[in-house]
Amino acid sequence: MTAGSTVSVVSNISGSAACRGNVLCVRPSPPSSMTCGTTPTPLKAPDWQSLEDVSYINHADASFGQDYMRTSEALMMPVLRTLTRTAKPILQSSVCGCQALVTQTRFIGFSPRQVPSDASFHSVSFSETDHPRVLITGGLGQLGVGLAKLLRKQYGKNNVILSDIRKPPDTVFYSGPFIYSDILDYKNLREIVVNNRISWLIHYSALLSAVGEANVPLARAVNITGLHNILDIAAEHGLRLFVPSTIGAFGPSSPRNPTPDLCIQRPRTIYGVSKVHAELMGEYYHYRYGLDFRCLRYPGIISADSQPGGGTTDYAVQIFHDAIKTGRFECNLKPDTRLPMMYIEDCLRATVEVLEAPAELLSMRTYNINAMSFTPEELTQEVQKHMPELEVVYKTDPVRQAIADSWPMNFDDSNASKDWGWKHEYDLPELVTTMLNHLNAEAVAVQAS
Ligand SMILES: NC(=O)c1ccc[n+]([C@@H]2O[C@H](COP(=O)([O-])OP(=O)(O)OC[C@H]3O[C@@H](n4cnc5c(N)ncnc54)[C@H](O)[C@@H]3O)[C@@H](O)[C@H]2O)c1
Ligand SMILES: C[C@@H](O)[C@H](N)C(=O)O
Repeated sequence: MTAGSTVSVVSNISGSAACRGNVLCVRPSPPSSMTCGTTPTPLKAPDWQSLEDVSYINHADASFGQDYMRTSEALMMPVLRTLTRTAKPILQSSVCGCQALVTQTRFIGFSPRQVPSDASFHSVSFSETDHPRVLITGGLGQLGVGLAKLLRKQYGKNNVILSDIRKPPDTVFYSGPFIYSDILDYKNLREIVVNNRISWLIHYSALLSAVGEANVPLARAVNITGLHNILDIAAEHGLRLFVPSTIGAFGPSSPRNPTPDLCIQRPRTIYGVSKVHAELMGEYYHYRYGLDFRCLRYPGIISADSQPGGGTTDYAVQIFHDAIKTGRFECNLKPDTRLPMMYIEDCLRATVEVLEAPAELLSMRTYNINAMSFTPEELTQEVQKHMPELEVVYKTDPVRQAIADSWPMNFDDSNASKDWGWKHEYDLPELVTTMLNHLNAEAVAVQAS
């Protein structure tokens, strides 16, 4: 791939009307109101006289924007004081059953700031429903469709909803529930979660490293504002929330060989900065509000039947396609650029494993996972064992090269192994054989049809 082809990938994404609309129209949705968990706790005054009295708190519209929390706090205090006075005699009266009041309070919203530090938001867990009800955001990218397939096998087709802002191909549309969802549209997201009784939210929407650098405002909106919407909705509805992070969450001052879970994180891309932000916000919501936040830092993911979305590690997918189609590959990274990589099957299995892991096994909420680590030269040599005629030329893209040079070379995933038994299955030789078999079979099928 050349620098020119980088631009064309970028212009595909940034040129989408929907995406441009997002940037121009971004109006941060109100941080959600949060319910008090699904188990009613014994009532303490103050309490509410009637739902109508406070309905504006839950139905605050977009005009609240960033100021919503400040505004709602200011609005709530006099209301709280008035209602305390009104509620006291009601609470003391034997005529009014406490149960009715308990039921009402479960609809009352609090902003995250108004929740006491010992508040507990528990997820609607396995034991409470037959299966989790899963929503995947950004599901039409490289990873979402494969994850939906795996989860549907486990929990039933209709319990896993894929969503995205793009139009799904027929194969995806007819393989299970698909819904339009823009993560920047807070109300629409909340509606989807409520109407479909979602209990697990897998948040895949993002702009990856290279496209992020080409459109920083859009990356900031999708990766940071979008994440805020997701966090608030997950906390409000007691969801289990999975957000992937990346090797890109580290930077040039991090130890690079190997990179441990806990070390300096000073990434130099908007993608990396937004992912460190996601890790920290998710963990903060976990410790502060009890949100069941789970996060894995993925290496570069390699897949045969889905295309990468504009990252620095994309070369390791493209080489297989070009090897089969033309026997020639132009690599946009230098031959000795070492990066951690993983076959998609391992990545998706790790995701399901950490989602299913009992909370008591998780000593941390953000884990590195690893499989292999190679350079373009080593990958080429492994492919050439099967296709000796493959020709590779190097035409470095300076943006991607600078990013790759700041990322880990090897990833230390010993905590994931120790805590929840993570172990990868695919090393470089198995990866190459599997990719080539898959793509060759596909090429034969296309020729036959
Ligand atoms: N693929 C990898 O190598 C890799 C590695 C590390 C981490 N990750 C992370 O895994 C997740 C999934 O990665 P991927 O490779 O499938 O990404 P991708 O770029 O292929 O797909 C992202 C999807 O997000 C969607 N999206 C963009 N803006 C949106 C919006 N406003 N609302 C809803 N959806 C929107 C896009 O349409 C796209 O389908 C991302 O968070 C990524 O950071 C991926
Ligand atoms: C590594 C990962 O986050 C993504 N594939 C990227 O290169 O941006």
